[in-house]
Amino acid sequence: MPDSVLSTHELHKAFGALRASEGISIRLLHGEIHAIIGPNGAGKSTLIAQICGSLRPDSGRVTFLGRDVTALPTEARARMGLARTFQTSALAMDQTVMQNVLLGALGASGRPWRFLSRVARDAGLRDTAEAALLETGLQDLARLRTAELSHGQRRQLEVAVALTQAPRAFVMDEPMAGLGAEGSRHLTGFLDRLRTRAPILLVEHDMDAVFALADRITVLVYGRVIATGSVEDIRADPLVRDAYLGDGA
Ligand SMILES: Nc1ncnc2c1ncn2[C@@H]1O[C@H](COP(=O)(O)OP(=O)(O)OP(=O)(O)O)[C@@H](O)[C@H]1O
Repeated sequence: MPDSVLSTHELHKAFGALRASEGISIRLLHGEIHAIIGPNGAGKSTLIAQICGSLRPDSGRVTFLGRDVTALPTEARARMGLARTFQTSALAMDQTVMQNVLLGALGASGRPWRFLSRVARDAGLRDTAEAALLETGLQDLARLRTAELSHGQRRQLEVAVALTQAPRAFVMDEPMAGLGAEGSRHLTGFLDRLRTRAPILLVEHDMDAVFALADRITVLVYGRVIATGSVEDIRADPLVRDAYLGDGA
C-alpha cells in the first residue's frame, strides 16, 4: 500500500442528532490530487475542518506525515506544512503582491514581526518571496496592489503565500468558486502543475475541474463515503450517478 501524506481514520462528528461525519477514512497519496465531492450538506466542510484542526472529531484520528495530529491545533498543523487555501482570503488587499508574499515568508521564518519596509530589505525573505512568485507565474505582477488582481490571480497569490511556508500538502476549499469559465480553465492548468510540489486534497463543486484534475475522487453523501476511485470509476458508478452526478456526467 503506498504511503499516504495525510489520512483520516474512522472520523465521526455529530452536531446534536445530525451525523456530519460517519466513519470517514480517506488517504491523500504522494503526488496526487484527491477530490472530495458530494451534494450540499454532505459533510465536506466538516471533514476539512477536522483535517485542518478547526473542529475536533468525536472519535477517530487524523495523521499527517506519519504523525497523529488529531489533538494538534490548526497552527501546529500549518507549521508542519498543512496548507489550507481559499477558505476565506487571507490576503491584504491594500498591499502589493510582493508584500503579501513577503509577509508569508516572514510568518514562516518564525522571526519576530517587523515593519514591511524592513522585511522587504531582508535578502533571505526576498529570495523566498521571489521564488514563490516565479513558481506561480506572478513575478510580473509583483508591484501591483492585490486589489487590482483578478479573482483567479488572487487564488494564485494565495498559493504563492502558501509556497513560502514549505507546504507538504494542500487542502483547497472550492478554488473555482466565483471564477468564470475562462478563469476556471486557467486555474485548473495552474493546479495541475502544482501537484508535483505537494499533493492536493480538493473540495470542489465544479465537475469539469474535478474530472480534469483528480487522480482519485471520494464521494460523500450524508456524512458517509459512498465511493472512492478514479475519475472513470466514479463517473460509471451507479450509486454516485444516482446520489450526485446524475446521468449527464
Ligand atoms: N457547526 C454546525 N452546527 C450544526 N450543524 C452543522 C454545523 N456545521 C455543519 N453542520 C451541518 O452538518 C452537515 C454537513 O455540513 P457541511 O457544511 O460539512 O456540508 P458540505 O458538504 O460542506 O456542504 P456545502 O457543499 O453546501 O458546502 C449539514 O447538514 C450542516 O447543516
